[in-house]
Amino acid sequence: MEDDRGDFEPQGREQARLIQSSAFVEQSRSDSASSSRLSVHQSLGGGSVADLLLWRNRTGAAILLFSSTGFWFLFERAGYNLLSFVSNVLLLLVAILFLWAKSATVLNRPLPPVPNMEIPEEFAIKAADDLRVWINHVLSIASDITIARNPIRLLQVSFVLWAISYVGTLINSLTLVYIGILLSLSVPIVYEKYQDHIDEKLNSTSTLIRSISRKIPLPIDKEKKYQIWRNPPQHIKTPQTPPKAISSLCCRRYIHLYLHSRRFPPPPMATPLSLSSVFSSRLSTTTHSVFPIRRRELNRRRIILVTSSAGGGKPTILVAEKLGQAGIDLLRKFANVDCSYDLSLEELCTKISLCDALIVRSGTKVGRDVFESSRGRLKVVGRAGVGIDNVDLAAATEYGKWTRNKYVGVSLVGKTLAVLGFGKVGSEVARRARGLGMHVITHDPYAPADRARAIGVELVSFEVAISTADFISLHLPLTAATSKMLNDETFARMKKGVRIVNVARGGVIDEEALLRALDSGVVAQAALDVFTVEPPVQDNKLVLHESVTATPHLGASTMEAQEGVAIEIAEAVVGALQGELAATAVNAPMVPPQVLKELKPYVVLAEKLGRLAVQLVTGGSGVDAVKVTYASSRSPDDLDTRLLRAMVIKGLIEPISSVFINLVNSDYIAKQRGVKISEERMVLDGSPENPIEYITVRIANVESRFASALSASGEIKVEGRVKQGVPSLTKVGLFEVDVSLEGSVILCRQVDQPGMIGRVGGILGDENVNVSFMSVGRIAPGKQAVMAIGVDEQPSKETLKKIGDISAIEEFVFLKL
Ligand SMILES: NC(=O)c1ccc[n+]([C@@H]2O[C@H](COP(=O)([O-])OP(=O)(O)OC[C@H]3O[C@@H](n4cnc5c(N)ncnc54)[C@H](O)[C@@H]3O)[C@@H](O)[C@H]2O)c1
Ligand SMILES: O=C(O)[C@H](O)COP(=O)(O)O
Repeated sequence: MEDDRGDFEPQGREQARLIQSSAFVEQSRSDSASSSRLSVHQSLGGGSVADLLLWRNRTGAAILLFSSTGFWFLFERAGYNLLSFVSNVLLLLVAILFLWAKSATVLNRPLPPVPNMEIPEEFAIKAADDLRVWINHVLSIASDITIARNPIRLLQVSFVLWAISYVGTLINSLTLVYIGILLSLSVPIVYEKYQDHIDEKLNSTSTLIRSISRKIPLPIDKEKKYQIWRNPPQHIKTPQTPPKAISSLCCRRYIHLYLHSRRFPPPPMATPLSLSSVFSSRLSTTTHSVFPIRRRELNRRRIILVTSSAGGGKPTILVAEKLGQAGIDLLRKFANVDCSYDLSLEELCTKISLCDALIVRSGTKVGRDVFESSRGRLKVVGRAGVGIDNVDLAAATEYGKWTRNKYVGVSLVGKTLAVLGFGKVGSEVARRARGLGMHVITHDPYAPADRARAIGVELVSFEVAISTADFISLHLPLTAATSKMLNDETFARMKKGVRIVNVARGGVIDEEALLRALDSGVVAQAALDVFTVEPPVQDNKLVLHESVTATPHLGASTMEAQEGVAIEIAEAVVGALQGELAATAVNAPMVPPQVLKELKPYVVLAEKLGRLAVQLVTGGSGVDAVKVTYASSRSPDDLDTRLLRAMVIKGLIEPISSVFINLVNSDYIAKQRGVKISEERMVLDGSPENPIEYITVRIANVESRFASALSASGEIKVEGRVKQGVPSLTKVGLFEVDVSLEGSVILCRQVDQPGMIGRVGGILGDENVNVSFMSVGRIAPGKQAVMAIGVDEQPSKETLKKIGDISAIEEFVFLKL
């Protein structure tokens, strides 16, 4: 499903936007970070030209390469000149058409069609617009060079022109163009590959040049320009007349920057030097020229500034009357552009509350009602034309008042914050609030008091939490118990002027009751990231409320959080597919990561014991009753054995079926197969350092392939422990053994006598089977003993037979782990 929250913009008042800004600040920071390291593709404009130059449009690039090579070869090497080539092509065309027409008449076929070229009007307008923007751009550069009396620019241009003219004397112009095309098709792609390296070198060179140039004193008026460019005044409502000493060029930048300082990244000067930033700064000069940059253009396009507050994110611009496509394209580079023409006043008033800027011509009346309806969001009204009689300037100025006193906040220091729900988010909020000097209390019936104490937070009852708090922050799940937890009755018990933050789930608050509490002043302000219905309906009263700051479910929407969950879920899914234990599975025993880490070797032990036990059952005996005993010095409440039980079941069932057992399905599969699993806890004395001392698996009502595995009561019995982190088999039936549960195991019962280990080891060694472990457990010296041999590889049938043929061996079994 698509995430459409981007379409929901909080219907902001100034304050709402400012409070939201923490998320947006992060965004813009990361934007500016990434803008300092533009991709080559972006820096080349990101469009079809960039595709061509970087060979992403391979066909186009190949056509350009071949056709330019062809042209160059034809006119430069083969000695053709353009005039004769064009004439010859036309001659050929005329001859073909003539012959075609003649033969058509003779054969009584239709004459060749006369082509009729059609250019769509929109295309022509767009082309003309584009051309106009480019020509204006060139004119603006020309004015920079000539009229603006910028001697450095003049020198640069003169030098470049001289260099070109000098190169022209050395090389034919066509060859020069051809070399230019070849360079354009090769340099960007090389730069894309080695961008970091080249940028690094460029940076160090530019730093060096700058440090040298800093030592050269600038004339006084230039220093002024420089300052203004860098440190524009922050809160000016209308572009002021710049000081006389500042040239018209500077005036242009002044206004330009003033507009940009609100929303757009700082000028390219502030970013580290890279070829891509150089490219992009060139492009942005072009795109920004839509704003009233030139002094003479100030007459043609009017900007009315409504407010002077800064905001974050991509602005939304409503274009209410038809505007040239080039202008729209330029706007789209910075903003979401809504072109809605012929709006009724009512429609305009509805739309305007979602827009940061409005562009009109003379056909739209922008009166007081429009400004009123914008609820403070509208920042700029642009009038594409001269007359501004359709805009209520008085209202614009009034609504643009910098109404700071309306948004006076309250200090957090010393205030009481009640965190409802002390889980992952709640505990972090509490920790941070402590750092801000707040007194933090929390209510969570399931949270351990020591965890709260550890961060200086007091665990209190719900009643105490809501009645003493100056701020209440909600961080609990929406359940039957928490649904509408804050309601008329609970609001009535709160301190007057309490502030509520809800980033949990909308349903935790009775929204109607909150509205009443806001209106009555019981709740001074609310910050809501979540709503009962998301996205909220257009006229949601809470969203529109003066005292509500609304955000569109952005609690987890930081780059870092998104990357974090993406990696976490990817790892969990891959792990689950690989059969690993999932700490976050919702339909399986939830085992916190630290518990999982501690239990890990016991989990392996449990599975291996299950595997061993089931392989000791004689074929044909159905397994129906399995008893698992956990011996531990820990209190029964401190040991969750669901995970271990699941692993015993996995060990019991997987070797004898094709079913894949996991935490989710283990109990179900066991039940389905008629295997009854019973668990027993044996509480030992001693230190509870290890979660478990040993695990015993018993299978009742079966016969065994290895009679020595039967206990006194006739059940197959295997027992194991974790020794230095390694799961080991420590008992089989009545015999004590000691073999690590890795690879495979051969169990032999023999008459206890000298030389047995050597004989069995010799047979295995002859067949190159590596023995990893051997242990002998006996009842009494000279009587029977069980030898457990750990082997890395599976011995052949012959080898096993040779072992069985040893006269002292009474029975043996090979078990795969
Ligand atoms: N707005 C967002 O984008 C966003 C982001 C993350 C989480 N959330 C939401 O925030 C909430 C908390 O998330 P979390 O990750 O901290 O969850 P969590 O499971 O770690 O914590 C929830 C806590 O609420 C406690 N709790 C349960 N019932 C309670 C009750 N009746 N009274 C008091 N406490 C109770 C639980 O014991 C637990 O400690 C969830 O609803 C989650 O969906 C929203
Ligand atoms: O429950 C959550 O994780 C939060 O509400 C965030 O949801 P999101 O991933 O849709 O932003």
